[in-house]
Amino acid sequence: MAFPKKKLQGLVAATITPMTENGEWHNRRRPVPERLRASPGCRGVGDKREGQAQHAAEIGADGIAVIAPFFLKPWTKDILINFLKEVAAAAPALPFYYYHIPALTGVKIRAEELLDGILDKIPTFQGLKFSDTDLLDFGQCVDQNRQQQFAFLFGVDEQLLSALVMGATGAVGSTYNYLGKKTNQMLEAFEQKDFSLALNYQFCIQRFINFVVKLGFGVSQTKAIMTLVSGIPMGPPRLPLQKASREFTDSAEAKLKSLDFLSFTDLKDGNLEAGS
Ligand SMILES: CC(=O)N[C@@H]([C@@H](O)[C@H](O)[C@H](O)CO)[C@@H](O)CC(=O)C(=O)O
Repeated sequence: MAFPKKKLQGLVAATITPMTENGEWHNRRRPVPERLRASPGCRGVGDKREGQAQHAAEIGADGIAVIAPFFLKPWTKDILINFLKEVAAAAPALPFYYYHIPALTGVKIRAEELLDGILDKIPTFQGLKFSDTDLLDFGQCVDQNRQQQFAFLFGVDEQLLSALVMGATGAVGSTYNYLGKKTNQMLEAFEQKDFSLALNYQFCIQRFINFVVKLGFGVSQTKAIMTLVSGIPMGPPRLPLQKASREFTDSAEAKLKSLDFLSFTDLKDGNLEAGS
């Protein structure tokens, strides 16, 4: 069995922006330039994305990641590539990542297809964030691009171990905001080739995610759990999302405790790291 030769790049906690009750972002350090604001009239979605790509380059970002447009959806690979190409060209010095998340965009063009010959169209292409449960598609992205140094970042936290076996080089996900320590232990066990220990960690993480998914789980619930675990108020989600219910937060807290994911003595001591 072939395991990835490259050292894993580790975890990135997906960005869940803290907001105040009146909808301002807590951590916005600078105003959004006029030209990047949503404008009335007929500017297309692509225009806005290009502006954001340029802005990212101007403020010294390390890279840009772009999802497929979901209002007017591209219906073939070539149409999607043409869109991505325009955005990438607006920041020609920045590494470009395609963010594949069909459950949210509704664009189901297979990532494997998209990656075929992508460097000819997008020379800055650097990697893929893959947020889908189709491990055949993911595996084929890795298999067909072994000659490249692409990053393959997996985004279904409850299946990360399977993706590591397929060749994932890192992960980006919402639960790493509070299950990062347990997940890092899983990564460590995987690197040490202790697969039975790694599986135990993955099952433990799955028990929590399975529990909250059955209650109804999304960005609002993620914010509520992050607030609970860190003690830092994350505020309400943006509309149309609704705040997580008290019942949800209480149940999630009880589950985290029963799985030994939370150490409240640590929290009282001002240590914000969750898990044991
Ligand atoms: C559909 C979705 O939200 N997927 C999450 C996962 O981290 C997901 O929350 C987790 O695997 C639990 O199902 C990430 O891949 C995406 C994400 O967090 C983001 O882009 O902010």
